[in-house]
Amino acid sequence: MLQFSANLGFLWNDLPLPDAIQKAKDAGFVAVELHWPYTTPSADVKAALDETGLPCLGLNTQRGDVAGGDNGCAAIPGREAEARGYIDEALAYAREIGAPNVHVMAGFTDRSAEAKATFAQNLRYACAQAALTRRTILIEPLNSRDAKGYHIGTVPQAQEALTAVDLPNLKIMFDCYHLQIMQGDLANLFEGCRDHIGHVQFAAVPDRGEPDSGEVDYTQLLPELARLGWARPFGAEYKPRGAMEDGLGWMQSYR
Ligand SMILES: O=C(O)[C@@H](O)C(=O)CO
Ligand SMILES: [Mg+2]
Repeated sequence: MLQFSANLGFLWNDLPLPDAIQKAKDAGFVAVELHWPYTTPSADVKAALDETGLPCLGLNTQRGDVAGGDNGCAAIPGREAEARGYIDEALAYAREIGAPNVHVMAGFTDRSAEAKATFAQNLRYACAQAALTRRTILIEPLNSRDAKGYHIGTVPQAQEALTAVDLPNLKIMFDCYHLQIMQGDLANLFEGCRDHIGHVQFAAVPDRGEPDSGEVDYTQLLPELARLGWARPFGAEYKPRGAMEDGLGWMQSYR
């Protein structure tokens, strides 16, 4: 049976995080993952995780000035101190709640050599800090329709960063939603970079709703990814089309 992690950045995101963690447990998720939990004290999240027995798989570094258009800054030359501050903050929070992964947000760049070098330097810093507590750093290709100009949009671009950094605790967040839009052929794409994947997420394409319709048949794809070796929970990172609880029927297909 496949297992799922609830991405609380999108699921039950109208509730305080401790309540959302309880909802995820009640709905049958075996783990949760967070986007930007920083306004909730980590002790409150930890208490809810302990109470439910759910692990938290990961969280993101802060994005910077979101109203001003930022989506991270780890690949933006000149903002290294800010990027490293966000990395330190995310790793501290991850330690406090026992989360194994931190997703470092790159930001919008022109993919110049300077931007690539900045990203590599900041990722080397992140990996070194993460290694002190045996944590993994993730980078995620985002599709260019939702995040035009994001520093990495494809698996080859993520792999280029992995090669530049060359550290074992840097992995790819393989988000099927983004990668179907950017590349498609998801099972082959997954197989080609299997050893470099640190987490898998999914949602319907193109509307990013519940994974029960759209152009990807997840009832076929997810078992195939499991057959190819993915044995950890799949991250349900979708935007409910209606009431959250009304949209949970997709889970029944995997029981
Ligand atoms: O796919 C996404 O958007 C996320 O996984 C994320 O963490 C922030 O962009
Ligand atoms: Mg994602």
